[in-house]
Amino acid sequence: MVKNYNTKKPEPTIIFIFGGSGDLNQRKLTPALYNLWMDGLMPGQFAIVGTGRTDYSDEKFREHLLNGINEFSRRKDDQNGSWEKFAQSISYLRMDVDNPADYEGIATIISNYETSWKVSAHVLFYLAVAPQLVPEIATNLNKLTKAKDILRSRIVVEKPFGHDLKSAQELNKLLTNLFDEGQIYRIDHYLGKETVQNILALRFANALFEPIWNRNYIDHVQITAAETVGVEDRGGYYERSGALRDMVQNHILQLLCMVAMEAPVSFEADEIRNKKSDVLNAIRKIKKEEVQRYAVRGQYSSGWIQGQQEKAYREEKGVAPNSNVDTFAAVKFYIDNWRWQGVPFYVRTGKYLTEKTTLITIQFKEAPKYAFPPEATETWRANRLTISIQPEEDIRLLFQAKRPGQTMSLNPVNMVFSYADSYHEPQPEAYETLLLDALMGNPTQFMRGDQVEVAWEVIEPILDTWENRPPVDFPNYAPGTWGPEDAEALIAREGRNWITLPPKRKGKE
Ligand SMILES: NC(=O)C1=CN([C@@H]2O[C@H](COP(=O)(O)OP(=O)(O)OC[C@H]3O[C@@H](n4cnc5c(N)ncnc54)[C@H](OP(=O)(O)O)[C@@H]3O)[C@@H](O)[C@H]2O)C=CC1
Ligand SMILES: O=C1O[C@H](COP(=O)(O)O)[C@@H](O)[C@H](O)[C@H]1O
Repeated sequence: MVKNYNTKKPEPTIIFIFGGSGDLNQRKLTPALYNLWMDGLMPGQFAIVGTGRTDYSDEKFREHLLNGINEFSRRKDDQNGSWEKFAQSISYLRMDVDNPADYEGIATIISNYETSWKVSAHVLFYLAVAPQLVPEIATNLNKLTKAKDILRSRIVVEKPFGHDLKSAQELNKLLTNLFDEGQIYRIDHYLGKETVQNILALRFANALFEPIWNRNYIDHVQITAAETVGVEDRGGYYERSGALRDMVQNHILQLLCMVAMEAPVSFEADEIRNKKSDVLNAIRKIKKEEVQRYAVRGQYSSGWIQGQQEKAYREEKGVAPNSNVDTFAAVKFYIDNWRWQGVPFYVRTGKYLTEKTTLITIQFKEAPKYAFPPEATETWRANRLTISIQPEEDIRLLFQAKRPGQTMSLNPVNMVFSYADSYHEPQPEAYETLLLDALMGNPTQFMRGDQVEVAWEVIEPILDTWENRPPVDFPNYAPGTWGPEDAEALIAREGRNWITLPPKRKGKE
C-alpha cells in the first residue's frame, strides 16, 4: 500500500502495550507514540494502556514513562504542558498475562472508551514481552476479542519471532489460527529506519543504478551491523539467542533483501513481501559440512573499549561461565538466482566492536582494462557504493579521479548524499514509522509469516552446527576490535577485505 499519511489520520484506537512496564516501552514505544502525537499523527481519539505485574498507579506509570521521554526520546518534555496533555491518554492495567481472568480488565477498558468516544474503536495489541509469553497472550486475546465482539484488532509481535524454524512455524500456526494474517504485524525495527526505506527509493526511483545492479558489474556486497555495547543487562535473553539469532536472522537478512530484491510492480504490501521472499528462498542453504568455510563465530573477552574496562561475556549477569553463545557472527551468503549468481554477500555483526556502524557496501568490479601507469594510483579501491544506515546517514559513491597537476595521479573521491545536508526536518525514529503503519493498517514494512520461516531455514544449518560443535577458542576477540581473526580470513582469503568506515571519517582513502 502506498504511504501517504499527510491528509489521513488513523481511526480512533486503543493501544494495549503488554510489557508496558518493560524496557522497550520506556525506551522506544512511548517515546515513538509521543513524537507521533507531537507531529499531529496520532488518531483524534486514542488511549494507551500499559500492562504488567508491577504495581504502578497511573500516576507512577506516567512518571516512569516521562523519565524515558527525557532520557531516550528525540523530543524531550517541552515543559509547556505537552507531556501532561499527552499523558492524560495513558493508563496502566496491572495484570498477569498467565491469568485468564485478568483479561476482563481489557474488555472493560475498551468498553469504557467506546462509550465515552461514541465510536467502535480499533484496538492495537502490542506484545513487547518475552517470546515465551506470546502464545498465552495471543490465545487469551483471541478468546476475548471473540467473546466481546472486538472486531477491529491488530496484534504486533516483537522479535525474536521464535527460537528456531520449528518454534517459528508453531508460532505462525498458532497466530494464524487465532487471527487473520492481515491482523498480524511481525515487527523488525530496522525496516522502519529512514535510511533502510530509502534503499527502495535509491534502487527503484532511479534508472541509473538498476542496469549495473547485478552479477555482471558487482564484485560483492557487504553488510556490517556493528555495536560498541556488550549485552548490557540482557545476558539472560542473549544466552538463548546469540548474534546470529539476534541480528542476522532478522535485521541483516532484511537488509540483504532490500539490496537484492527485484523491482516491485507496486508498493502493495504483498508485492514487496513477495519480492523479499523470493530473495530469501534463493539464498543458498549452507551444508552443515561447509559451515566452517562460510561462517565465523566469536565471543568477547574482557578488555577495554572507549576508555572503559569491560567484563568478558562469560562474566556477564545471567550468562553461564562456560557459555558458548556467539556475540559475533560473520557469514558469506550466495543468492542462487539470475541476478546474483556467484556474487558473495558477506555479512557480520557483533557486540563490543570498534565502532557503532551499520553499513551496506556494494563493491563494483574493477575497470576491465586499466591503462594508467601503475604509479598513477594509490589504491584500486574505488567503484564502490556505500549506504550508511547509522549513525552516519549517507550514501557515497567512491570513484577514481585525477588529482590536479601535471602528472597522471589518481585517487578515489566521494560523491556524497548526506541526509543532514539535504534535509533539515527532524527524522522520525524507526518505531514511530512502524507504529504509525500499524495504526494505519499498513503491513508493508512488517514481516509476513513465510519470510520469517525462510529466514530461519537460512541460518538453521549454521545454528545446528554451532550448537553441536562447541568452539574451542572462546573467548576469541577483545572489545574494541573488529571481531575474531577468522572473520578477517573469511573475506581475505578471497582477496577482499571488510570495509569499515566511510571515507569521510577516515580522511582520504
Ligand atoms: N529492549 C529493547 O531494546 C528491545 C526489546 N525487544 C523485544 O521486546 C520484548 C520485550 O523486551 P524488554 O522490554 O527489553 O523486556 P523487559 O524484560 O524489560 O520487559 C518485560 C515485560 O514483560 C512483562 N511481563 C513479564 N512476565 C509477565 C507476566 N506474567 N504478566 C504480565 N507481564 C509480564 C514485564 O512486566 P512486569 O515485570 O511488570 O510483570 C515487563 O513489562 C522482547 O521480546 C525483546 O526481545 C526487541 C528489540 C529491542
Ligand atoms: O534487535 C536488536 O537490535 C539492537 C540494535 O538495534 P539498533 O537499532 O541500535 O542498531 C541490538 O542491540 C539488540 O541486541 C537486538 O536485539
